[in-house]
Amino acid sequence: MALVANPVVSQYILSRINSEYEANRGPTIGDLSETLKRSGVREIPDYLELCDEDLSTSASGVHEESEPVADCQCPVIDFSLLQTDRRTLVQLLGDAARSWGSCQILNHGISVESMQQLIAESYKYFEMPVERKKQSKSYVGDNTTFKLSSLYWAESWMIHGTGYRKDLDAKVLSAWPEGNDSFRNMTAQYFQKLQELTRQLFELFAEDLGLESDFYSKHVDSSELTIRWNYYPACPNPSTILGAKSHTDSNMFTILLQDQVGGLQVEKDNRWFDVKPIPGALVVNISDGFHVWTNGIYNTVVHRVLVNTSKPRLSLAGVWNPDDTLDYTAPDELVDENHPRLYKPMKALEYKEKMIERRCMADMSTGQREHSKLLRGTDQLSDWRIHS
Ligand SMILES: O=C(O)CCC(=O)C(=O)O
Ligand SMILES: [Fe+2]
Repeated sequence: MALVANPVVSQYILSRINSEYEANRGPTIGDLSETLKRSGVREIPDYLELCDEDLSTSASGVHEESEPVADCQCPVIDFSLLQTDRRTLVQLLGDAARSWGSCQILNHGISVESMQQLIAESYKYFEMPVERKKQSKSYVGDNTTFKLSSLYWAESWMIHGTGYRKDLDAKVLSAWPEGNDSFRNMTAQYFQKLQELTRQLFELFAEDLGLESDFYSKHVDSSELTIRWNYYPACPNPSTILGAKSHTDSNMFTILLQDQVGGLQVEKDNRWFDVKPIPGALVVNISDGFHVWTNGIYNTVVHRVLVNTSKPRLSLAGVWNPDDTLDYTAPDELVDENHPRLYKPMKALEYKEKMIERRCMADMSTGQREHSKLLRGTDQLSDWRIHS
């Protein structure tokens, strides 16, 4: 879940991590995975086991009888239509956002090679000793000890900033105590490209919805982008655990770069669909905030991440964080007889505060079941809902 955007939440996370480390609590997931591998133990510790609902049910909580559907997938869209057939591109993106809340885009202007290099460099970060990774302030080494996030059998770290902000370099550097020029440059360039892509996507979505094309995109420059690196170590017993629990993201949309290992699944019609890695593709997942801002016309996609026994997996989630003053209220143009207003007016700040409250409740929750419920958008947004 894209919860890292909010400085208050980040602060809370950091204080929780620090106190966990001070209390010298258990190994990180990365360490644990190594130890289990070396010792040949297949069982994972009891305290990590998830409940059945997490492992085998859909977002609605209805038990899923069938196996995940492997041979069907969310739409794959050629973004180069931007140059040749914008109308078709708008329609394809709009259809995907309405029906799946998710798609993969190809030929989006970020080269396959640069994405592969970024992934390769990012692996080096997670392969560093834990002590060194901990020097990076935003490193989260054990997502299971505090439950603000849906990330589970995973390590993560994040950077806030935009490609145009000068302080990005310093932040990236602090994650690499001895410095790493090529990684820093790659990340800075990737930030810039993501910023541009975010703007383009907002424009195309606005056109699909019949709004002024800059209705959403005009806010992009004044706000912040966050990239979260998610690393999922190989796991000796993947059937009892998840890399990320079933959840929706809370922001507008997430632009996700995944490596070629696979494991991401999206939920549709009560079933799970694999999002198969395609070289050069980026996954676009619609999140709760955009669902609200489009009066529910776009679907906030429930997704989760499976882990496997042989290979770690890595993904980079790029998330745009609106300014606190932004009004999430869906424009009147998106309200009619067929689409009554779904949510009460809300400002970004109120929305964030509500999310924080939910996350803190999740952190204090006593069981996996309660925790999982708190990670899903439909529940998170219920306080604002006018029509059910
Ligand atoms: O690793 C992935 O594919 C998904 C990560 C995710 O869901 C998230 O960062 O919110
Ligand atoms: Fe997510």
